[in-house]
Amino acid sequence: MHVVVNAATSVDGKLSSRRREQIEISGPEDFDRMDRLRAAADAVMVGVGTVLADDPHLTLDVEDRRVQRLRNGRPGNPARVVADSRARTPTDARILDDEATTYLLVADIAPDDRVEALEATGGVVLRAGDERVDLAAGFEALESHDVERVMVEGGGEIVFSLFEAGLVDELSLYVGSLVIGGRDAPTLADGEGFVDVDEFPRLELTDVERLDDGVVLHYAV
Ligand SMILES: NC(=O)C1=CN([C@@H]2O[C@H](COP(=O)(O)OP(=O)(O)OC[C@H]3O[C@@H](n4cnc5c(N)ncnc54)[C@H](O)[C@@H]3O)[C@@H](O)[C@H]2O)C=CC1
Ligand SMILES: Nc1nc(O)c(N)c(N[C@@H]2O[C@H](COP(=O)(O)O)[C@@H](O)[C@H]2O)n1
Repeated sequence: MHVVVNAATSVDGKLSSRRREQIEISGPEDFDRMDRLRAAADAVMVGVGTVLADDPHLTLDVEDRRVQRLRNGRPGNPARVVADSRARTPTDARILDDEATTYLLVADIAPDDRVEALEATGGVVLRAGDERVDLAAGFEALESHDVERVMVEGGGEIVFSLFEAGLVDELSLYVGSLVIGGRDAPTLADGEGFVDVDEFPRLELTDVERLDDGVVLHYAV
C-alpha cells in the first residue's frame, strides 16, 4: 500500500479549533490540489473523529477528473475508507451515499447491531484488530479489494497512528497564514505522541510550493 497523508494546518500546527468544527484553512488553489490528489488515489481515508466532526463527502469536485478516471477504467470517484473501531459512523453520514464504495475498518469490539446497520446502507465492513483498528491489517484487507494507493486526510489521531506504525510514504501539508491556538485543538499528529528522540519519524523535505496565502510542504517519509 502506498500511503499519502494530506492535511491543512494553521501556522501553529492546528487542524481545527478546540470546538473541532471544520475550518477552511486551505484556499481555492489548495482545495484544487487536494482534489487532484484524491483523483490519483484508489481510496480516500479519514478517522471516524473526522466523520463525526465534519461529515465529509470525500468525492471529487471537478467533473473532468471523474470522467478521466472512468476513461481509464476506474470508478468515477475513489473509494472512501473510515477507520472506525466501534462502528460509530452515523448511518446518515454523507460518506455512506452511493457515489462511491465506502469501506469501514472496524475492530472486533464493534457491536454486531452497529455493523449490520452500516452494512444495510451498502457500506463494506472489514474487521481488523481487537479493540482498535489495526491499520496495517486494514490496509492488507483493502489491498484485496484492489486499493493500492490511499490518500489520508486526517484527523490527528489517525495520522499519529499511521506514523507510529511506520505506514506513511508521503506527507503534503498546507500551512495557512493564520493562528488558531488552543491546547485542546487537534494538531496534525495527536495520539500519545513520541517521547524518545530516536522514535521521531524523520522526513525528507522534497518540495515547497506557494499556494493561496500559504505554503505547501511536500515530504517523503
Ligand atoms: N485541516 C485538515 O486538513 C483536517 C482537519 N480535520 C479535523 O480533525 C479533527 C478530527 O480529528 P480527530 O479527532 O483526531 O479524529 P480522527 O479523524 O483522527 O479519528 C480518530 C478516531 O479514529 C478511530 N480509530 C480507529 N482506529 C484507530 C487507530 N488505529 N488509531 C487512531 N484512531 C483510530 C478512533 O475511534 C479515534 O477516536 C476535526 O476537528 C476535523 O475538523 C480532519 C481532517 C483534515
Ligand atoms: N486539506 C484541507 N484543508 C482544509 O482547510 C480543510 N478544512 C480540510 N478538511 C478536510 O477536507 C475534507 C472535506 O471533504 P468534503 O469537501 O466534504 O469532500 C474532510 O476530510 C475535511 O476534514 N482539508
